[in-house]
Amino acid sequence: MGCFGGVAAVLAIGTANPPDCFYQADYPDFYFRVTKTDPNSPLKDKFRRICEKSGIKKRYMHLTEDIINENPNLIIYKAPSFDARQEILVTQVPKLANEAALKAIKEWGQPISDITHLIFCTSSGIDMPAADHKLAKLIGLKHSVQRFMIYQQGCFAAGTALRLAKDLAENNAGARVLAVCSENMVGCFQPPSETHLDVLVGSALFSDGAAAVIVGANPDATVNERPLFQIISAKQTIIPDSDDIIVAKIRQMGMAYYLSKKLPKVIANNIEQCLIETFLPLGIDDFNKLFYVVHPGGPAVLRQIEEKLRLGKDKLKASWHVLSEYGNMWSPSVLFVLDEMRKNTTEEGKDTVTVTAATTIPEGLEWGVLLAFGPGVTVETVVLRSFALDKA
Ligand SMILES: CC(=O)CC(=O)SCCNC(=O)CCNC(=O)[C@H](O)C(C)(C)COP(=O)(O)OP(=O)(O)OC[C@H]1O[C@@H](n2cnc3c(N)ncnc32)[C@H](O)[C@@H]1OP(=O)(O)O
Repeated sequence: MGCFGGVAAVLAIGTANPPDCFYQADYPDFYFRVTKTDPNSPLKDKFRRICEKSGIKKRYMHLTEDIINENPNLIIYKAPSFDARQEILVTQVPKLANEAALKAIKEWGQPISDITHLIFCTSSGIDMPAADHKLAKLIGLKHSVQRFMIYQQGCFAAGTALRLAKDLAENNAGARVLAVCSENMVGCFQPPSETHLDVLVGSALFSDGAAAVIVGANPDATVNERPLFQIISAKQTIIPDSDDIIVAKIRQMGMAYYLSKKLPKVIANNIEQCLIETFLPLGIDDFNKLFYVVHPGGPAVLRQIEEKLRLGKDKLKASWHVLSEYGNMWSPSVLFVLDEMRKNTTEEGKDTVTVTAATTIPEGLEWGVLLAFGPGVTVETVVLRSFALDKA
Protein backbone atom coordinates (compact mmCIF):
# COMPACT_ATOMS: atom_id res chain seq x y z
CA MET A 1 0.00 0.00 0.00
CA GLY A 2 2.27 2.80 -1.18
CA CYS A 3 5.75 3.73 0.00
CA PHE A 4 6.98 5.36 3.21
CA GLY A 5 7.52 9.07 3.70
CA GLY A 6 4.55 10.87 2.11
CA VAL A 7 2.46 13.66 3.61
CA ALA A 8 -0.72 12.47 5.37
CA ALA A 9 -4.01 13.28 3.66
CA VAL A 10 -7.69 13.03 4.47
CA LEU A 11 -8.92 10.30 2.11
CA ALA A 12 -12.64 10.24 3.00
CA ILE A 13 -15.18 11.94 5.28
CA GLY A 14 -18.47 10.61 6.71
CA THR A 15 -21.03 12.32 8.97
CA ALA A 16 -24.14 11.24 10.87
CA ASN A 17 -26.90 12.70 13.05
CA PRO A 18 -29.73 11.14 15.05
CA PRO A 19 -33.08 11.05 13.20
CA ASP A 20 -34.99 13.57 15.39
CA CYS A 21 -34.77 17.09 13.96
CA PHE A 22 -35.57 20.13 16.14
CA TYR A 23 -36.42 23.43 14.45
CA GLN A 24 -34.97 26.37 16.32
CA ALA A 25 -38.13 28.46 15.91
CA ASP A 26 -40.12 25.82 17.87
CA TYR A 27 -37.43 25.00 20.42
CA PRO A 28 -38.24 27.57 23.17
CA ASP A 29 -41.78 26.17 23.48
CA PHE A 30 -40.50 22.59 23.41
CA TYR A 31 -37.71 23.25 25.95
CA PHE A 32 -39.91 25.03 28.48
CA ARG A 33 -42.72 22.46 28.08
CA VAL A 34 -40.57 19.32 28.51
CA THR A 35 -38.66 20.83 31.46
CA LYS A 36 -41.99 21.86 33.04
CA THR A 37 -40.72 25.44 33.44
CA ASP A 38 -43.13 28.36 33.84
CA PRO A 39 -43.79 29.57 30.25
CA ASN A 40 -44.39 33.10 31.61
CA SER A 41 -40.95 33.25 33.22
CA PRO A 42 -38.71 36.05 31.85
CA LEU A 43 -36.18 33.28 31.26
CA LYS A 44 -38.29 32.08 28.35
CA ASP A 45 -38.09 35.48 26.61
CA LYS A 46 -34.35 35.53 27.18
CA PHE A 47 -34.04 32.00 25.80
CA ARG A 48 -36.12 32.96 22.74
CA ARG A 49 -33.82 35.94 22.14
CA ILE A 50 -30.75 33.69 22.29
CA CYS A 51 -32.37 31.16 19.92
CA GLU A 52 -33.26 33.93 17.47
CA LYS A 53 -29.68 35.21 17.51
CA SER A 54 -28.11 31.73 17.40
CA GLY A 55 -27.73 31.55 13.60
CA ILE A 56 -29.27 28.07 13.84
CA LYS A 57 -32.23 26.90 11.75
CA LYS A 58 -32.32 23.28 12.91
CA ARG A 59 -30.46 20.73 15.01
CA TYR A 60 -30.58 16.96 15.59
CA MET A 61 -30.76 15.39 19.03
CA HIS A 62 -31.29 11.93 20.48
CA LEU A 63 -32.99 13.35 23.58
CA THR A 64 -36.74 13.26 22.94
CA GLU A 65 -39.69 14.10 25.20
CA ASP A 66 -40.23 10.35 25.84
CA ILE A 67 -36.68 9.90 27.13
CA ILE A 68 -37.06 12.97 29.36
CA ASN A 69 -40.33 11.59 30.78
CA GLU A 70 -38.64 8.26 31.51
CA ASN A 71 -35.82 10.06 33.39
CA PRO A 72 -37.47 12.76 35.54
CA ASN A 73 -34.24 13.84 37.27
CA LEU A 74 -32.97 15.21 33.93
CA ILE A 75 -35.30 18.18 34.36
CA ILE A 76 -34.56 18.95 38.01
CA TYR A 77 -31.56 21.28 38.24
CA LYS A 78 -28.72 19.64 40.20
CA ALA A 79 -30.70 16.40 40.79
CA PRO A 80 -28.46 13.31 40.69
CA SER A 81 -28.85 11.93 37.17
CA PHE A 82 -25.38 10.75 36.22
CA ASP A 83 -26.28 7.05 35.96
CA ALA A 84 -29.32 7.68 33.74
CA ARG A 85 -27.24 9.84 31.39
CA GLN A 86 -24.38 7.35 31.26
CA GLU A 87 -26.72 4.47 30.33
CA ILE A 88 -27.80 6.39 27.23
CA LEU A 89 -24.40 7.82 26.27
CA VAL A 90 -22.33 4.64 26.41
CA THR A 91 -24.66 3.07 23.85
CA GLN A 92 -25.59 6.02 21.64
CA VAL A 93 -22.14 7.63 21.25
CA PRO A 94 -20.49 4.55 19.61
CA LYS A 95 -23.69 3.86 17.65
CA LEU A 96 -23.68 7.26 15.93
CA ALA A 97 -19.91 7.03 15.50
CA ASN A 98 -20.43 3.73 13.68
CA GLU A 99 -22.85 5.36 11.21
CA ALA A 100 -20.37 8.12 10.39
CA ALA A 101 -17.45 5.68 10.19
CA LEU A 102 -19.27 3.33 7.80
CA LYS A 103 -20.00 6.27 5.48
CA ALA A 104 -16.33 7.30 5.50
CA ILE A 105 -15.21 3.70 4.90
CA LYS A 106 -17.69 3.39 2.01
CA GLU A 107 -16.34 6.54 0.37
CA TRP A 108 -12.74 5.37 0.91
CA GLY A 109 -13.69 2.09 -0.81
CA GLN A 110 -11.04 -0.17 0.75
CA PRO A 111 -11.45 -3.30 2.93
CA ILE A 112 -12.15 -2.66 6.64
CA SER A 113 -9.19 -4.91 7.43
CA ASP A 114 -6.87 -2.26 5.93
CA ILE A 115 -7.64 0.08 8.87
CA THR A 116 -4.57 -0.08 11.12
CA HIS A 117 -5.35 2.63 13.72
CA LEU A 118 -8.49 3.98 15.40
CA ILE A 119 -8.77 7.36 17.16
CA PHE A 120 -12.03 8.07 19.00
CA CYS A 121 -12.93 11.45 20.52
CA THR A 122 -15.88 12.23 22.75
CA SER A 123 -16.81 14.39 25.73
CA SER A 124 -20.15 12.58 26.08
CA GLY A 125 -20.01 9.83 28.72
CA ILE A 126 -17.12 7.78 30.01
CA ASP A 127 -16.76 4.03 30.47
CA MET A 128 -14.31 1.11 30.35
CA PRO A 129 -13.80 -0.59 27.98
CA ALA A 130 -14.22 2.75 26.30
CA ALA A 131 -16.16 3.98 23.26
CA ASP A 132 -13.22 3.16 20.94
CA HIS A 133 -13.43 -0.51 21.99
CA LYS A 134 -17.20 -0.56 21.38
CA LEU A 135 -16.80 1.10 17.99
CA ALA A 136 -14.08 -1.34 16.92
CA LYS A 137 -16.51 -4.20 17.63
CA LEU A 138 -19.46 -2.52 15.88
CA ILE A 139 -17.43 -1.90 12.71
CA GLY A 140 -15.65 -5.26 12.87
CA LEU A 141 -12.12 -3.81 12.92
CA LYS A 142 -9.35 -6.38 13.22
CA HIS A 143 -8.26 -7.22 16.79
CA SER A 144 -4.77 -5.84 16.12
CA VAL A 145 -6.11 -2.33 15.32
CA GLN A 146 -4.12 0.23 17.38
CA ARG A 147 -6.60 2.30 19.40
CA PHE A 148 -6.39 5.80 20.95
CA MET A 149 -9.22 7.15 23.13
CA ILE A 150 -9.42 10.93 23.52
CA TYR A 151 -11.94 11.80 26.25
CA GLN A 152 -13.16 15.18 27.55
CA GLN A 153 -11.34 17.58 25.24
CA GLY A 154 -14.52 19.39 24.14
CA CYS A 155 -14.83 21.07 20.80
CA PHE A 156 -11.17 21.06 19.76
CA ALA A 157 -10.78 17.26 19.78
CA ALA A 158 -11.09 16.82 15.99
CA GLY A 159 -7.93 18.95 15.62
CA THR A 160 -6.17 16.73 18.16
CA ALA A 161 -7.33 13.66 16.22
CA LEU A 162 -5.99 15.04 12.91
CA ARG A 163 -2.68 15.91 14.59
CA LEU A 164 -2.32 12.39 15.92
CA ALA A 165 -3.55 10.80 12.68
CA LYS A 166 -0.92 12.75 10.73
CA ASP A 167 1.88 11.45 12.97
CA LEU A 168 0.58 7.89 12.77
CA ALA A 169 0.11 7.95 9.00
CA GLU A 170 3.51 9.48 8.28
CA ASN A 171 5.50 7.29 10.68
CA ASN A 172 3.98 3.84 10.12
CA ALA A 173 4.30 2.50 6.59
CA GLY A 174 0.91 1.62 5.11
CA ALA A 175 -1.06 3.02 8.07
CA ARG A 176 -4.72 3.85 7.47
CA VAL A 177 -6.17 5.75 10.41
CA LEU A 178 -9.88 5.95 11.14
CA ALA A 179 -10.51 9.05 13.32
CA VAL A 180 -14.01 9.53 14.71
CA CYS A 181 -15.69 12.22 16.84
CA SER A 182 -19.13 11.54 18.31
CA GLU A 183 -21.19 13.64 20.75
CA ASN A 184 -24.59 13.40 22.40
CA MET A 185 -26.04 16.22 24.52
CA VAL A 186 -27.86 13.92 26.97
CA GLY A 187 -24.79 14.38 29.19
CA CYS A 188 -25.18 18.16 29.51
CA PHE A 189 -28.93 18.70 29.11
CA GLN A 190 -30.20 20.89 31.97
CA PRO A 191 -33.46 22.72 32.68
CA PRO A 192 -33.45 26.55 32.61
CA SER A 193 -31.94 28.00 35.79
CA GLU A 194 -31.99 31.58 37.11
CA THR A 195 -28.61 30.97 38.75
CA HIS A 196 -26.87 29.29 35.82
CA LEU A 197 -27.62 31.29 32.67
CA ASP A 198 -24.87 29.58 30.68
CA VAL A 199 -27.36 26.69 30.39
CA LEU A 200 -29.60 28.87 28.21
CA VAL A 201 -26.73 29.46 25.78
CA GLY A 202 -25.78 25.77 25.57
CA SER A 203 -29.43 24.71 25.27
CA ALA A 204 -29.84 27.07 22.32
CA LEU A 205 -26.63 26.00 20.54
CA PHE A 206 -25.60 22.42 21.32
CA SER A 207 -26.67 19.33 19.35
CA ASP A 208 -25.68 15.75 18.51
CA GLY A 209 -23.50 14.55 15.66
CA ALA A 210 -20.68 12.25 14.62
CA ALA A 211 -18.03 12.59 11.94
CA ALA A 212 -15.28 10.28 10.73
CA VAL A 213 -12.25 10.65 8.48
CA ILE A 214 -9.81 8.17 7.00
CA VAL A 215 -6.24 9.49 7.01
CA GLY A 216 -3.27 7.97 5.22
CA ALA A 217 -0.03 8.87 3.42
CA ASN A 218 0.91 7.83 -0.11
CA PRO A 219 -2.62 7.18 -1.42
CA ASP A 220 -2.72 4.18 -3.71
CA ALA A 221 -4.19 5.35 -7.01
CA THR A 222 -4.26 1.78 -8.33
CA VAL A 223 -7.10 1.01 -5.88
CA ASN A 224 -8.71 4.43 -6.39
CA GLU A 225 -7.58 6.00 -3.12
CA ARG A 226 -8.09 9.74 -3.54
CA PRO A 227 -6.65 12.48 -1.31
CA LEU A 228 -9.09 15.27 -0.41
CA PHE A 229 -6.88 17.49 1.77
CA GLN A 230 -3.23 17.07 2.72
CA ILE A 231 -2.49 17.68 6.43
CA ILE A 232 0.62 19.85 6.17
CA SER A 233 1.05 20.67 9.86
CA ALA A 234 -0.94 20.54 13.06
CA LYS A 235 -0.30 22.21 16.39
CA GLN A 236 -2.01 22.94 19.67
CA THR A 237 -1.81 26.18 21.67
CA ILE A 238 -3.14 27.26 25.08
CA ILE A 239 -4.37 30.85 25.16
CA PRO A 240 -2.73 32.42 28.27
CA ASP A 241 -4.96 33.27 31.27
CA SER A 242 -8.09 31.76 29.76
CA ASP A 243 -8.63 28.74 32.05
CA ASP A 244 -12.06 29.95 33.21
CA ILE A 245 -13.49 30.85 29.77
CA ILE A 246 -14.91 27.39 28.89
CA VAL A 247 -15.28 25.03 31.83
CA ALA A 248 -17.19 21.76 32.15
CA LYS A 249 -17.43 19.74 35.35
CA ILE A 250 -18.64 16.15 35.40
CA ARG A 251 -20.91 15.91 38.43
CA GLN A 252 -23.87 13.88 39.70
CA MET A 253 -26.11 16.34 37.82
CA GLY A 254 -24.33 15.40 34.55
CA MET A 255 -22.01 17.84 32.85
CA ALA A 256 -22.23 21.35 34.35
CA TYR A 257 -20.75 23.77 31.84
CA TYR A 258 -19.77 27.43 32.11
CA LEU A 259 -19.34 29.69 29.07
CA SER A 260 -17.91 33.12 29.77
CA LYS A 261 -19.36 36.10 27.91
CA LYS A 262 -15.73 36.96 27.06
CA LEU A 263 -15.37 33.72 25.06
CA PRO A 264 -15.87 35.11 21.52
CA LYS A 265 -13.40 37.98 22.13
CA VAL A 266 -10.77 35.80 23.82
CA ILE A 267 -10.78 33.40 20.87
CA ALA A 268 -10.83 36.08 18.18
CA ASN A 269 -8.08 38.12 19.86
CA ASN A 270 -5.72 35.15 19.81
CA ILE A 271 -6.49 33.54 16.45
CA GLU A 272 -4.42 36.04 14.45
CA GLN A 273 -1.30 35.16 16.45
CA CYS A 274 -1.89 31.43 15.79
CA LEU A 275 -2.14 32.17 12.06
CA ILE A 276 0.93 34.42 12.02
CA GLU A 277 3.05 31.77 13.77
CA THR A 278 1.74 29.08 11.43
CA PHE A 279 1.69 30.79 8.03
CA LEU A 280 4.55 33.31 8.04
CA PRO A 281 7.09 30.44 7.75
CA LEU A 282 5.11 29.30 4.68
CA GLY A 283 5.36 32.80 3.20
CA ILE A 284 1.61 33.53 3.57
CA ASP A 285 0.67 36.82 5.25
CA ASP A 286 -2.62 37.60 3.50
CA PHE A 287 -5.14 35.56 5.45
CA ASN A 288 -7.82 36.19 2.82
CA LYS A 289 -5.78 33.89 0.58
CA LEU A 290 -6.67 30.89 2.80
CA PHE A 291 -9.81 28.75 2.86
CA TYR A 292 -11.28 28.36 6.34
CA VAL A 293 -12.61 25.38 8.25
CA VAL A 294 -13.58 26.94 11.60
CA HIS A 295 -15.44 25.37 14.54
CA PRO A 296 -18.92 26.93 14.52
CA GLY A 297 -18.92 27.60 18.29
CA GLY A 298 -21.59 30.29 18.04
CA PRO A 299 -22.47 33.27 15.86
CA ALA A 300 -20.57 35.73 18.04
CA VAL A 301 -17.42 33.59 17.75
CA LEU A 302 -17.61 33.45 13.94
CA ARG A 303 -18.42 37.18 13.67
CA GLN A 304 -15.52 38.19 15.91
CA ILE A 305 -13.08 36.00 13.95
CA GLU A 306 -14.29 37.53 10.66
CA GLU A 307 -13.78 41.02 12.07
CA LYS A 308 -10.44 40.38 13.75
CA LEU A 309 -8.91 38.73 10.67
CA ARG A 310 -10.62 41.25 8.34
CA LEU A 311 -11.96 38.34 6.30
CA GLY A 312 -13.88 38.93 3.11
CA LYS A 313 -17.59 38.12 2.89
CA ASP A 314 -18.31 34.39 2.71
CA LYS A 315 -14.85 33.27 3.90
CA LEU A 316 -16.54 31.44 6.80
CA LYS A 317 -19.51 30.38 4.67
CA ALA A 318 -19.05 26.65 5.37
CA SER A 319 -18.97 27.26 9.16
CA TRP A 320 -22.10 29.46 9.04
CA HIS A 321 -23.83 26.76 6.97
CA VAL A 322 -23.01 23.97 9.46
CA LEU A 323 -24.09 26.19 12.38
CA SER A 324 -27.40 26.88 10.64
CA GLU A 325 -28.17 23.30 9.57
CA TYR A 326 -26.79 21.32 12.53
CA GLY A 327 -25.91 23.65 15.47
CA ASN A 328 -22.75 23.31 17.60
CA MET A 329 -22.11 19.55 17.86
CA TRP A 330 -18.83 20.04 19.78
CA SER A 331 -15.99 17.87 18.43
CA PRO A 332 -17.45 16.62 15.10
CA SER A 333 -18.56 20.14 14.08
CA VAL A 334 -15.33 21.13 12.38
CA LEU A 335 -15.27 17.88 10.37
CA PHE A 336 -18.81 18.68 9.17
CA VAL A 337 -17.35 22.01 8.00
CA LEU A 338 -14.53 20.15 6.21
CA ASP A 339 -17.13 17.94 4.53
CA GLU A 340 -19.16 21.00 3.53
CA MET A 341 -16.03 22.66 2.14
CA ARG A 342 -15.22 19.75 -0.16
CA LYS A 343 -18.88 19.36 -1.24
CA ASN A 344 -19.01 23.04 -2.19
CA THR A 345 -15.79 22.82 -4.08
CA THR A 346 -16.92 19.75 -5.98
CA GLU A 347 -20.16 21.48 -6.95
CA GLU A 348 -18.63 24.90 -7.61
CA GLY A 349 -15.73 23.21 -9.35
CA LYS A 350 -18.01 22.07 -12.14
CA ASP A 351 -18.31 25.66 -13.31
CA THR A 352 -15.20 27.38 -12.09
CA VAL A 353 -12.33 24.93 -12.17
CA THR A 354 -10.94 23.37 -15.29
CA VAL A 355 -10.39 19.63 -15.50
CA THR A 356 -6.63 19.95 -15.33
CA ALA A 357 -6.78 21.88 -12.05
CA ALA A 358 -7.97 20.35 -8.79
CA THR A 359 -11.63 19.54 -8.46
CA THR A 360 -11.19 19.75 -4.70
CA ILE A 361 -9.66 23.25 -4.55
CA PRO A 362 -11.99 25.38 -2.39
CA GLU A 363 -12.50 28.89 -3.83
CA GLY A 364 -9.59 28.11 -6.13
CA LEU A 365 -7.27 28.35 -3.09
CA GLU A 366 -4.53 25.86 -2.40
CA TRP A 367 -3.85 26.60 1.28
CA GLY A 368 -6.35 26.49 4.08
CA VAL A 369 -6.63 26.27 7.85
CA LEU A 370 -8.77 24.24 10.19
CA LEU A 371 -9.30 25.99 13.54
CA ALA A 372 -10.86 24.17 16.45
CA PHE A 373 -11.09 25.51 19.99
CA GLY A 374 -12.43 24.43 23.35
CA PRO A 375 -11.64 24.29 27.07
CA GLY A 376 -8.23 25.62 28.08
CA VAL A 377 -8.84 27.79 26.02
CA THR A 378 -7.08 25.45 23.63
CA VAL A 379 -6.74 26.12 19.90
CA GLU A 380 -5.85 23.46 17.34
CA THR A 381 -4.44 24.94 14.13
CA VAL A 382 -4.24 22.50 11.23
CA VAL A 383 -2.76 23.60 7.90
CA LEU A 384 -4.52 21.98 4.96
CA ARG A 385 -3.57 21.88 1.31
CA SER A 386 -6.28 21.18 -1.19
CA PHE A 387 -5.24 18.45 -3.49
CA ALA A 388 -4.79 19.14 -7.16
CA LEU A 389 -5.19 16.17 -9.48
CA ASP A 390 -1.87 16.99 -11.10
CA LYS A 391 -0.16 16.62 -7.68
CA ALA A 392 -1.34 12.98 -7.41
C1 LIG B 1 -17.85 22.91 24.11
C2 LIG B 1 -16.54 23.41 23.60
O1 LIG B 1 -15.51 22.82 23.94
C3 LIG B 1 -16.41 24.54 22.67
C4 LIG B 1 -17.60 25.39 22.40
O2 LIG B 1 -18.03 25.51 21.28
S1 LIG B 1 -18.28 26.16 23.73
C5 LIG B 1 -19.55 27.15 23.06
C6 LIG B 1 -18.99 28.39 22.51
N1 LIG B 1 -20.04 29.32 22.20
C7 LIG B 1 -20.52 30.25 23.06
O3 LIG B 1 -20.13 30.33 24.22
C8 LIG B 1 -21.55 31.18 22.54
C9 LIG B 1 -20.95 32.49 22.14
N2 LIG B 1 -21.99 33.51 22.10
C10 LIG B 1 -22.74 33.70 21.00
O4 LIG B 1 -22.55 33.11 19.94
C11 LIG B 1 -23.79 34.80 21.08
O5 LIG B 1 -23.35 35.72 22.03
C12 LIG B 1 -25.22 34.29 21.51
C13 LIG B 1 -25.82 33.38 20.44
C14 LIG B 1 -25.19 33.55 22.84
C15 LIG B 1 -26.12 35.52 21.66
O6 LIG B 1 -26.10 36.28 20.45
P1 LIG B 1 -25.65 37.83 20.41
O7 LIG B 1 -25.77 38.25 19.00
O8 LIG B 1 -24.33 37.96 21.07
O9 LIG B 1 -26.82 38.54 21.20
P2 LIG B 1 -26.82 39.34 22.58
O10 LIG B 1 -28.01 40.26 22.49
O11 LIG B 1 -25.51 39.93 22.95
O12 LIG B 1 -27.14 38.19 23.63
C16 LIG B 1 -28.44 37.63 23.76
C17 LIG B 1 -28.62 37.26 25.21
O13 LIG B 1 -27.70 36.21 25.52
C18 LIG B 1 -27.02 36.52 26.73
N3 LIG B 1 -25.71 35.89 26.70
C19 LIG B 1 -24.76 36.01 25.72
N4 LIG B 1 -23.69 35.25 26.06
C20 LIG B 1 -23.96 34.66 27.24
C21 LIG B 1 -23.25 33.78 28.10
N5 LIG B 1 -22.03 33.33 27.78
N6 LIG B 1 -23.84 33.39 29.26
C22 LIG B 1 -25.08 33.81 29.59
N7 LIG B 1 -25.82 34.64 28.81
C23 LIG B 1 -25.26 35.07 27.66
C24 LIG B 1 -26.93 38.05 26.72
O14 LIG B 1 -26.71 38.56 28.01
C25 LIG B 1 -28.28 38.43 26.16
O15 LIG B 1 -29.26 38.42 27.18
P3 LIG B 1 -30.47 39.53 27.12
O16 LIG B 1 -31.16 39.34 25.78
O17 LIG B 1 -31.32 39.17 28.28
O18 LIG B 1 -29.80 40.86 27.21
